[in-house]
Amino acid sequence: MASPKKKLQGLVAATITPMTEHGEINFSVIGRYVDYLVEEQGVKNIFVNGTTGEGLSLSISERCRVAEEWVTEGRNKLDQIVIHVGALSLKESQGLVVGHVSKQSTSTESCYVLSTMIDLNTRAQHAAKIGADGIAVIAPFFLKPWNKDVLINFLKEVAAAAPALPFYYYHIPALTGVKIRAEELLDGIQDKIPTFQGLKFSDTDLLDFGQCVDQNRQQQFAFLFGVDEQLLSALVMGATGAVGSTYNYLGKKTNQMLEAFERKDFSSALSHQFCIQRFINFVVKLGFGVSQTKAIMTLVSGIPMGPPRLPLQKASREFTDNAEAKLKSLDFLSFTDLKDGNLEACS
Ligand SMILES: CC(=O)N[C@H](C=O)[C@@H](O)[C@H](O)[C@H](O)CO
Ligand SMILES: CC(=O)C(=O)O
Repeated sequence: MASPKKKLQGLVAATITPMTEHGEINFSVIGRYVDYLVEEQGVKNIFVNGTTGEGLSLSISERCRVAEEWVTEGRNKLDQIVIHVGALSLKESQGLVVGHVSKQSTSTESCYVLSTMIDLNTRAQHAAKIGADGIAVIAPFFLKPWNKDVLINFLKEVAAAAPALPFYYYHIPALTGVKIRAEELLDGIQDKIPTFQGLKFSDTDLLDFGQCVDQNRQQQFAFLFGVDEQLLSALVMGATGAVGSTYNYLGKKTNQMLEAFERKDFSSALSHQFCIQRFINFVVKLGFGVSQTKAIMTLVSGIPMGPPRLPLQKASREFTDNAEAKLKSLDFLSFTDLKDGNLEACS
């Protein structure tokens, strides 16, 4: 049964997975990171182990431990914690959701953090004891589903591993190569996946996004947009929130845009969006990826995020090595403004 939880709204930071200089996960800074998001950026929801969190580049046991740490540190401070549990192997994905409740196995695939809810009947117990508020899954991206029904069947199997946890489909066709339109997928999805609660839509196709919203307004789904530089257009189309990498350090600025939109001050909302776009465009031209996100967040928050996990990305050190100088060279906003997250200079 779908858990009638409070709807996920507003900004959701796609968390970075902090690492040491040697590429091991640096769990020790996650507590500080939670405080930074809440206190400095006004961001109270997180999306763990997704694209930005390098979820697919971590081992299963690392993903479990990362999720566990965020839940432990974020409990009582954050509103909602969604864990990305997508994997190519259905069993691994289910393991990330359920784990080995019986603890019979010592397998590294066991994942305790999201598992205990399976035994808990009431929503109150679940929220109090677990703290994970939802799971999200991308489409399998090697042997790909070739139509909507095949994809739904996969998602359904993962979702069924947690019959009380809200389930979100993470649509990111440019990275998965699975182009099945979200609007098609959503048609009748709750009949197949009773816990379905929303969509994280990381694509620029506003026709598809708009049709998702238009055709599902009655269901009260969360429509979370994932292209930060285009969020304003998605708000117009009915986005109920947003998940993104830039909300780690541009949360405060983006919240100002959301507030302007709420009070129907569209010209100021647009100024905020243009300011955010100028920043993102600047980084896109230098090459925007996980290394850049880690470098920017380290500079802005003062919390060391370390290098990315994939050696592939380590090879491109040009931005990271010069990140501070590059950011300081921005002429449309000052580095201090960026650090303070107010970016007033820009609007
Ligand atoms: C591909 C990717 O990582 N997309 C992120 C989330 O979906 C976004 O937050 C982007 O990082 C952001 O929109 C900048 O392009
Ligand atoms: C941006 C996002 O949602 C992710 O990193 O998964």
